[in-house]
Amino acid sequence: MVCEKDPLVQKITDLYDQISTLDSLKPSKDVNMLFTQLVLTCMPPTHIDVTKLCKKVQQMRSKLIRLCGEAEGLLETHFSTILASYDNPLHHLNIFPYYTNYLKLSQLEFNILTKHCSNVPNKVAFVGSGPLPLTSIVLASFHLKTTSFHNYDIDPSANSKALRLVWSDPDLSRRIFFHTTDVMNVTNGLKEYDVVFLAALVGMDKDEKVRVVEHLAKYMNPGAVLMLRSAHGARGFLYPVVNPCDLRGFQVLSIFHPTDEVINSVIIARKFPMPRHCSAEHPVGPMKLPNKCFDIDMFNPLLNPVNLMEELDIEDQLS
Ligand SMILES: C[S@@+](CC[C@H](N)C(=O)[O-])C[C@H]1O[C@@H](n2cnc3c(N)ncnc32)[C@H](O)[C@@H]1O
Repeated sequence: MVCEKDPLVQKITDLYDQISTLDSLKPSKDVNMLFTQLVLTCMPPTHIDVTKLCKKVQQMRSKLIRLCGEAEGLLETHFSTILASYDNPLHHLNIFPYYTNYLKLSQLEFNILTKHCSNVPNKVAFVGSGPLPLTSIVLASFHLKTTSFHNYDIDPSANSKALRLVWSDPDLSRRIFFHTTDVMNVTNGLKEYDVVFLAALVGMDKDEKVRVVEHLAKYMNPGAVLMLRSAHGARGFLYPVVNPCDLRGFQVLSIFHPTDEVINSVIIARKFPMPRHCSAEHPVGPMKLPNKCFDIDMFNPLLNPVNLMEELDIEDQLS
């Protein structure tokens, strides 16, 4: 059990106290400085397992994740508005301070996807695309040049801002579509997608995340791929952590934990090809022990062994 006396937890709690007393989380000198310090504090590898925090620290962590989510949304809104003032916003994406992180994360996700899918996906959904949908823009521009992307966001203003970034581009405006709705209201429409990406901030705590994943498991096409974002170590103070055992109805294929400035871990899972033992208790098939499902190989998606930890192979998982 990790409690508030742990020096790293003390430092994070101190930053949380300062962040939670700010009048606004809109980008400003103070906001940027505090979140930069927070990210740098949570980035290095650590002994801390955020599932083993005492109750008080766990409560602080839940509130901190929501504050980070709010600040991220406001930062994206701010830069999306600036970008929309350019004739071709897509030529200026690098004004967003974390654009390089998105380039790296998208490359990582593309490499992981390619390893597990032999065909180029025809239709991809991105759930929780936000006002600055950089993942779908980067994937559509550089990696999946014939795929169509359907961005879902519950917030109409996020979608109208995001639309302004792509509508002047002849190619992307024909391949990137926006849907304003809570993903929990999308049912049979989910069957159309070969791949569904789930943003880190859709489902801010474990219960919400599990509900979203169960919904996807119920409606995604059997055999379709789910790409989720999670967090590892102290990075779990910034984003929700998804555990393989939360992915009922899916076969977990691989988990990657970056150790560089890409904050999110990436989980790739496949919806079970067909429901087995369907029943009222297991509407999407049986719960399978996810740790029996990992790949054995040591594929390194960034071709840079120091950057990445792959969650371990099957022998380690089963020993
Ligand atoms: C900060 S943003 C952008 C995502 C971020 N770039 C990432 O990859 O995590 C997260 C977005 O998810 C949207 N969102 C949250 N819950 C949702 C839901 N249930 N259905 C659809 N969109 C949702 C929010 O409105 C917000 O715009």
